[in-house]
Amino acid sequence: MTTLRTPPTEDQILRAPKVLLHDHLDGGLRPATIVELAREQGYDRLPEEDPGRLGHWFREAADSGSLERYLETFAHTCAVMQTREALVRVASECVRDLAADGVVYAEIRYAPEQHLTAGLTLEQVVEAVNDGFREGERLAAGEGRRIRVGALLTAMRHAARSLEIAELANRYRDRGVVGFDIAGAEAGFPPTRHLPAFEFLKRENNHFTIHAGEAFGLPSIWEALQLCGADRLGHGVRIMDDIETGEDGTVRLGRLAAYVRDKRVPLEMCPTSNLQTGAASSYAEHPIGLLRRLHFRVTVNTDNRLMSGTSMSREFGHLVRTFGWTLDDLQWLTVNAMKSAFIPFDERLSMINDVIKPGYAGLRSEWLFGADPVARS
Ligand SMILES: O=c1[nH]cnc2c1ncn2[C@@H]1O[C@H](CO)[C@@H](O)[C@H]1O
Ligand SMILES: [Zn+2]
Repeated sequence: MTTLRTPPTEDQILRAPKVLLHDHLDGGLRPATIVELAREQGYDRLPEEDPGRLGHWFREAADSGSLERYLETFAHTCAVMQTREALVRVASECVRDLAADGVVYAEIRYAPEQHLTAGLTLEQVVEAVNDGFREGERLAAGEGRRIRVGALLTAMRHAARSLEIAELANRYRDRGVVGFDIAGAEAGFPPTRHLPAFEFLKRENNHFTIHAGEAFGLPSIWEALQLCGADRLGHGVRIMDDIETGEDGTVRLGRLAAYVRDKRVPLEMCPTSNLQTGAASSYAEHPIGLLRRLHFRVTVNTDNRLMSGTSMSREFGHLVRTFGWTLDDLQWLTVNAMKSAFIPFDERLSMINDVIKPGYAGLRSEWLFGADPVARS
């Protein structure tokens, strides 16, 4: 018998409204697009020419157990994202791919400083990506799929341009950019290296997230929250180091873990990416299971769809199979993500009440009362 505890099917997961807060533009290109752009631009260093083999190469190369090695693969995607045309195309395809996967709201990040080698200015990069996002939204809407996308501007933590990028994010805040982030190798590059950028954004009442607690542990999370003032944590999986589970199953939170839970700090968790970089050893052992049970403000994300061969539906699918999560769990995660987005409160609320809840209610009722055969497809 089908009950509300029955795990959703793949088709239901695909059709469920989803919200994505942590996805890198340069980690989500279609392999065929990389091949075409490389050909057009005369980039001859791709490891494979065939899109199928190239996609496979990215997944294998990223599956190294180390964040540093994982990040090396981005040299190829960034190499073909240096012109306005390429950026518009990649951004537009990104939105259409997410819409086809049932994503209704996404914040997509990229580092403008990595797209300057052919002479674009930082502003031209931001405007090209914004134009691509708007085109993607229009094309998706034309196919009956409504999606809204905001940009997050990332500064690379090994570089020294974070204040400049934060100022750029602030200048474009009412024009497509909803916040700021730092990314790149974590060990050796603590968030406080970029304090002036974060202090600037706080003075401007702007929003930012910080990749923290992925390849480095609690000190990185503590700095990101208590010294930098991050609104959200990218990954944050290592918060587990501050949670003790006794032999009898009782759970004790340390001060930092308690703070993260008490303050409802959103955790942008990316299970498949964590398996590849060695931040977690299996889906079953991924901290997301326990953190969800403990009611941390957990969200599910893709990180890099190309390198991880994933999508929001695939991430949800892994969690449904591993933890037996139901539509109620998926709705909870989706509402968590929407609550944690960087767009204004009233707009988040309307996404929750007008799109997300009715979407899940529709799936539940179709389940209980029988799907109309068209919807079931
Ligand atoms: O999981 C991650 N941790 C840290 N940095 C990352 C991760 N995924 C991607 N990037 C880095 O962010 C840049 C801008 O999008 C990418 O070029 C990559 O170097
Ligand atoms: Zn990331």
